[in-house]
Amino acid sequence: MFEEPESLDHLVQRIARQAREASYGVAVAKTEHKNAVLSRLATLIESSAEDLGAANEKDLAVGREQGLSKALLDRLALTPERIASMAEGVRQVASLPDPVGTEIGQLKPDSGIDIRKVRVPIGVVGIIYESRPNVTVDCAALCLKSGNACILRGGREAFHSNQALAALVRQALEEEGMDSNAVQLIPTTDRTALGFLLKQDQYVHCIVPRGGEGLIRYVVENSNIPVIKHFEGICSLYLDSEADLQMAREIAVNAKCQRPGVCNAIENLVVHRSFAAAHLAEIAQALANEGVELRADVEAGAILHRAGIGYRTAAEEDWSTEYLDLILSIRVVSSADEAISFINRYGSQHSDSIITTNEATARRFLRAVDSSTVYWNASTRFTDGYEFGLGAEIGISTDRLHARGPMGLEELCTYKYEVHGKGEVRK
Ligand SMILES: NC(=O)C1=CN([C@@H]2O[C@H](COP(=O)(O)OP(=O)(O)OC[C@H]3O[C@@H](n4cnc5c(N)ncnc54)[C@H](OP(=O)(O)O)[C@@H]3O)[C@@H](O)[C@H]2O)C=CC1
Ligand SMILES: N[C@@H](CCC(=O)OP(=O)(O)O)C(=O)O
Repeated sequence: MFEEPESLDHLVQRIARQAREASYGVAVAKTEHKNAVLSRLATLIESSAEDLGAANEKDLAVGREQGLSKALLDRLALTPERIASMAEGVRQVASLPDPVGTEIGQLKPDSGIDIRKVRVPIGVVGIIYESRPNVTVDCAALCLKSGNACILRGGREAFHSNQALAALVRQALEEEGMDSNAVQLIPTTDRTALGFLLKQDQYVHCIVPRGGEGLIRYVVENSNIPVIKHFEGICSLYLDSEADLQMAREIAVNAKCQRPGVCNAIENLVVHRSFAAAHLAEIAQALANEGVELRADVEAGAILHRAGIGYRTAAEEDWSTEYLDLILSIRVVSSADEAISFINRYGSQHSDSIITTNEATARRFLRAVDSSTVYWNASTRFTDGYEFGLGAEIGISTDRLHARGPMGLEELCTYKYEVHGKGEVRK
């Protein structure tokens, strides 16, 4: 008998329902059981390196054919080292303390009841992300360890890589006797499926969109489910009048050049007038030596011109543009307060840093810059779950409720009150 193919909305609804059903089991799974799945997954990733490389090569070939930029191809690529570090990341997550069941508060009201505030998983988390295959594994591992089921929707360019990785996650779950529907991938690049997912508030408790403006706007406008936005990174480095020159140079180069295609790389270099007069030429030269295209305001431009360093004049939109490339805008300011205002106006509340030897100035900057992560004398490139010791991250939340900055195991939990009584009744 001829069977009608399942429609896309039914498919997405089935995935969401299956995830909810699986979530009850994962929520109460023992730590050792979850760790056994993660350990199995790490081994499977290592032993499947060749197959993962082949699936990734399919994606890369299409990406090259479609003219993806160098930065995007770099994001998409799964090298043997990256495959090994994915497995390592999964083992790290296994070694982290289990957040589920942790007591985070206690109340003892006069009635005599004993109230404990206890961490519990959110439930089902839907994650929509860019074409970076390791995100599939990071999110699956973090959701599993925090007792959540997840529904993953990666970027179209990484479709084959993601399918291969998700199959390994599901194999690990099955082999360790856990419901494999705890981790599911939306099996199509058709964006219509996303629209259906955003309506599954009956089954899905939280949506995390990692991406640019189009994605965030689409999700916020169409979701019936609470959203934690993981938006772009327009990050700034401010070099104060009392900055150490060598530190300023090394951090500027690191924050721009170490991996320019990621959201925690800087797009703006904000420089105090007196520091600029003395040292901007040297710092700009170090950046130019790394191939960075400089876009300068009039004052910075005059300094670069005198030093014979090439630049373009920055336009107004440069201050709020995320290049994700070797391009940097330079702005001269007359005070730390002006730098703070600039960052709060043009930044995306992601990661911003001040370089200074003056503690009072640094403290003012740390308080006043309204971003998820603020730095004093360090590179913005550290905004990363692994670097923060969280094992991995769901992403960098640029939202305010309830997660901010790298979102790890604790942020994947909410809480409940457990009330222990001895027969008390309310008077
Ligand atoms: N804060 C954080 O943690 C992170 C922030 N980012 C930011 O993401 C941005 C760039 O990433 P990029 O790779 O271009 O990601 P995009 O925003 O283009 O894509 C990310 C995901 O969103 C989907 N998507 C994009 N636009 C829409 C839309 N209008 N409607 C529905 N779905 C959409 C994509 O699907 P499809 O494959 O169909 O295009 C993909 O799955 C940068 O600004 C970067 O800083 C990236 C990662 C982490
Ligand atoms: N975790 C990252 C930063 C966040 C991220 O994933 O950014 P992106 O490469 O823009 O998807 C890192 O520094 O490695």
